[in-house]
Amino acid sequence: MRQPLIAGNWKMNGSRASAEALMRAVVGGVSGGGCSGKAAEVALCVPFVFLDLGERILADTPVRLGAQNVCSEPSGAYTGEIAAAMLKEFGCRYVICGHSERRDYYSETDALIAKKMVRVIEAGMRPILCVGETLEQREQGLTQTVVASQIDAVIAANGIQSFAQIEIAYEPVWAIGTGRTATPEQAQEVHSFIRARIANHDALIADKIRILYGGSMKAGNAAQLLAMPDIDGGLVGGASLVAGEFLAIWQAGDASA
Ligand SMILES: O=C[C@H](O)COP(=O)(O)O
Repeated sequence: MRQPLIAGNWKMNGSRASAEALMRAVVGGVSGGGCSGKAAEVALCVPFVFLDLGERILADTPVRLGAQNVCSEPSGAYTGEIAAAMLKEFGCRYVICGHSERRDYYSETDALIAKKMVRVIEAGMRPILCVGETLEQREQGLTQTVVASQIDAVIAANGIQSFAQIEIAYEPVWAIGTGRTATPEQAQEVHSFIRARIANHDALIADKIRILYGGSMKAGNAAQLLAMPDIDGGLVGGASLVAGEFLAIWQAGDASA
């Protein structure tokens, strides 16, 4: 049985004051919201500059801390970059790797993303590998080709065994921040394709790996998405910026467990 993971991706939003308020509200909701706090795991992937707040506020709570990016090199003369070991020092458990915004706006390649994932695993954290197709690719019938090549590139670079230490997030680019969510059936089709692709290499790892859905997930659609057999949680953008909305998604995850 895979424990659902509901991870918020705050992206580049918030101030120190709003970040603190949001963290405290999420901790309060998860700790005392009437749910077990055990059935679904919850994490907040915050901007680097709020990691210190996260370390203090989330410590000794069920809410895990995550980052949104990492340098592909372990240390050295890489001005402006943040090393995996630094994230680990702040108590991060998760690091998002290869989000479509980074692939698109910062030209991150599969090879670079695979390297970042190695750094995250070496430092004792878990990468959340994001994959997904654009609208144009979906309309051309290329969804499976695109997702397969993104997954295969990491398997080729890092080996299938590394997939025992990662999460995957399927995020159709056309659903991110658009309000247009994949239907549960559309998402399930791709999630099951991803699991089968991994099973070609290792059935046990495929069975255990958590595949999250991301793309306009909100309180109103989370339960239906999370009810699908191969959807093991959510990577939540916009809706993770509103405590009540995010907590409702977490509760849907809790109920689906
Ligand atoms: O990482 C999160 C995804 O990009 C989804 O963002 P969204 O929930 O705002 O569509």
